[in-house]
Amino acid sequence: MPSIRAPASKKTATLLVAVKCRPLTEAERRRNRNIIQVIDDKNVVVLDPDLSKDYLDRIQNRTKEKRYCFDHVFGHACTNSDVYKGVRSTIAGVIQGLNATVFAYGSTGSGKTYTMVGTQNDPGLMVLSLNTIFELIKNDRSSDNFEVSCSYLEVYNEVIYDLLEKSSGHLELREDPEHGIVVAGLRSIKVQSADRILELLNLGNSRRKTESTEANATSSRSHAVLEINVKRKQKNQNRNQILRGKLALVDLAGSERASETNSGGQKLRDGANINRSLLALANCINALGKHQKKGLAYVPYRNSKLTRILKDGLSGNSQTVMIATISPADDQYHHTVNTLKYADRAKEIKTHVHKNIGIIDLHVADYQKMIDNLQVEVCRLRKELAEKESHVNVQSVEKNSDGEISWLNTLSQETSENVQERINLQKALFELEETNLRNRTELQHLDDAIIKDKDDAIALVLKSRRQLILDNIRDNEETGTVYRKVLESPLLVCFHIFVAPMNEY
Ligand SMILES: Nc1ncnc2c1ncn2[C@@H]1O[C@H](COP(=O)(O)OP(=O)(O)OP(=O)(O)O)[C@@H](O)[C@H]1O
Repeated sequence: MPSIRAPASKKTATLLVAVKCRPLTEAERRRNRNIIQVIDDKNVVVLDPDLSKDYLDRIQNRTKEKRYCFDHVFGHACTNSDVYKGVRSTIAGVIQGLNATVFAYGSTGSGKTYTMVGTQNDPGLMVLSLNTIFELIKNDRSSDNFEVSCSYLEVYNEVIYDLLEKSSGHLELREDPEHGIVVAGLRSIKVQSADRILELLNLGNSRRKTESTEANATSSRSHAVLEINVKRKQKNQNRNQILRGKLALVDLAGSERASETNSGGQKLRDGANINRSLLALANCINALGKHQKKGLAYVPYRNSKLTRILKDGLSGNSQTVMIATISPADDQYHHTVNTLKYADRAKEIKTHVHKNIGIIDLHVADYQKMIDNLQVEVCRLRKELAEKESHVNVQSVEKNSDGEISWLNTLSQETSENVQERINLQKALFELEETNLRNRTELQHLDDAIIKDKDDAIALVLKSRRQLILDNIRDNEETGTVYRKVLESPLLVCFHIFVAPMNEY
């Protein structure tokens, strides 16, 4: 039986969008002009690559010069550590049970792999994030227990492979009502240090499909997703609580035009598949951007494996960072403007962040054990009171204190009722959480049906039912919170609570 998720408050977050412009390469310096001007840490201008345009063209708006504003802009002199400073706070939330996604988006050769993986001298965001996670765990002053595990996959030609397996077979995506999209059979390795993950990262990178293309000597042919899971066990007097934070670090494959990379055969096929998933990603960014501006819009997550994997990062429970990587070379003008156009759209995307709180080991047997314990407690208290009553009876002959006996009788009855109510409440809470698990499963089926069904009338009915289920989940979670609060109160505090009916359809 899965662990039961406790309700947690949701916070709306906006996608953090940063732009990183790489320096001109040695070869580019000989033949290209730099058309990127970083104005300050938030503003960037892409100059018109056509030098023949003059002042008059500019004031008459005939120039292709474009100006953009982002959360952060990093010029060619900035290192990966500089970029990392802008996203570090997002990473830090992972050890508090929050999810985070960082992905680099840009055309081939623009510096995605350099930014995410980096080099020995300039380690990338994957390495820097891992160091942060282990540093925070090491310096944590609570008595909590941490467990870190990692998985590393690639999506190559719309097939998922495990980069931590020597010869991985094809892996499938599965939709889990509790954990969202999961890759069935993906290996997750427990790790004790950042160094161990780096070893695994290097191993995975050596297995990754790369090719030399005309645009980039070591162009990534696959999308790689490194996922770090941090499980934090907290103990309080009533139960074990578990916080699960997830960090997804994504290095996308290079998008390119076939004509530009001069490729054919397998390379051309790879390129078509890479472009298909990147196009799907761009379409999702587009739809989500519109969604925020104009209300509900269909988001085509199902069009590629990549977008299904990134679904949480794009609209679900995740604090997400997009690093748009651009080349400063004048012959990359169209790619640069295209990347910045999507980055600009992505600024509108909102996600809903909440802590992943679970209660561990609360299985049917555990509930039964708790009920049994409470029943033992009732018997003990009854016995104790009976003994006190008989003692008082002897005294009452002497003191003739009828009032005292009746007070004890009332106390005995109240205590026994109190414990019985607590047992009922525990049972009700258990059923409430079971019901919400069933509600969530139905929600998942409804989501699938809404996407598949093209008929507007049916989709409308499905959507209204979906809303009903969502309302019920929320109501049940609110009721569950009240029950939990009562159960956490000291045993002998008198309480009378109405056990409300749970919502299930
Ligand atoms: N910030 C940087 N400083 C120095 N060199 C860089 C920087 N960013 C990228 N480069 C260099 O630019 C080239 C292309 O970078 P990289 O391989 O990271 O691009 P990419 O976007 O991942 O390409 P693809 O999509 O084809 O895989 C490499 O030679 C890399 O070393």
